[in-house]
Amino acid sequence: MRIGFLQIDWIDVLDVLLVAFLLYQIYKLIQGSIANKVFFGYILIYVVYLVAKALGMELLSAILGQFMNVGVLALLIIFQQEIRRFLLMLGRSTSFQENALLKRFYTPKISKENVSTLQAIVEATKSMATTHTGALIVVEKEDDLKKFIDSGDHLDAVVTKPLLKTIFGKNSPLHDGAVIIKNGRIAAARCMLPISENGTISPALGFRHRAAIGMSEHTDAAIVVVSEEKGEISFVENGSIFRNMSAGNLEEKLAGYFVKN
Ligand SMILES: Nc1ncnc2c1ncn2[C@@H]1O[C@H](COP(=O)(O)OP(=O)(O)OP(=O)(O)O)[C@@H](O)[C@H]1O
Repeated sequence: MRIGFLQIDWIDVLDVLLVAFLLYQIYKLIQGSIANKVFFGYILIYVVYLVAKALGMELLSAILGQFMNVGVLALLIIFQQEIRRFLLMLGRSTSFQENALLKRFYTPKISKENVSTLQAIVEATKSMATTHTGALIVVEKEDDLKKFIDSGDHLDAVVTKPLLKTIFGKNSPLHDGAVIIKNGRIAAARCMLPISENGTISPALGFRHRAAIGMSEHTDAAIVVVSEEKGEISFVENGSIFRNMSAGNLEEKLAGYFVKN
């Protein structure tokens, strides 16, 4: 196809679409974070570099050219977290279990033990929400959470509704921080999670919710939050928070984290 003096074939169209898709994914990942401003600053310098080069401004384009070379390395360092999240997202969306088409032919099963773990979490969460007991529960998926488990007190206990309620009880010495569930057992309590730096998070959400979102940005874990103030249940995964969940919705969302491989 010819548009004016431009000769365009289907591979050019595909090229532009892929670049647009990549830029949109990058924008979604860094939206609201400090990295956002750095990224747009870098793009601006790149545009100035291209203009300077096109106009034949030798000195300016040479200086900016050097900056662009070092800049790529600097970007890799600045955007470590975002790049990691991007690759994780790609890996997840192409993995067998996440594939919507394959899911039609493959129905994942939840083992008996996992059903009782899942129900214990949902029941405890429901109960804590009615009593406005603040809670933060992390369920490990594939990413190893050892470093977060090691930040708390190791337990290795069966997941039961009374135990979860006891841990998060206001007078419990273990109520601060998060409980981490690994292989269907409570691996640790009082764990420290990374706080999200995403600037688009509602100012109404405090550190408990921000820690849950931060954890979901760093790992593929699922996080359940009970708000002490509002008695509201939230489910967090892949950097997104789903607020005001019913027990039924929570069970549905969490079930995917307990399927037998
Ligand atoms: N980095 C963290 N890792 C794990 N838990 C944390 C972290 N930061 C805060 N918390 C937990 O959150 C509690 C404070 O919650 P805060 O009131 O700031 O949050 P919130 O999101 O407003 O929740 P709530 O609605 O329950 O008040 C702390 O007592 C602690 O248990």
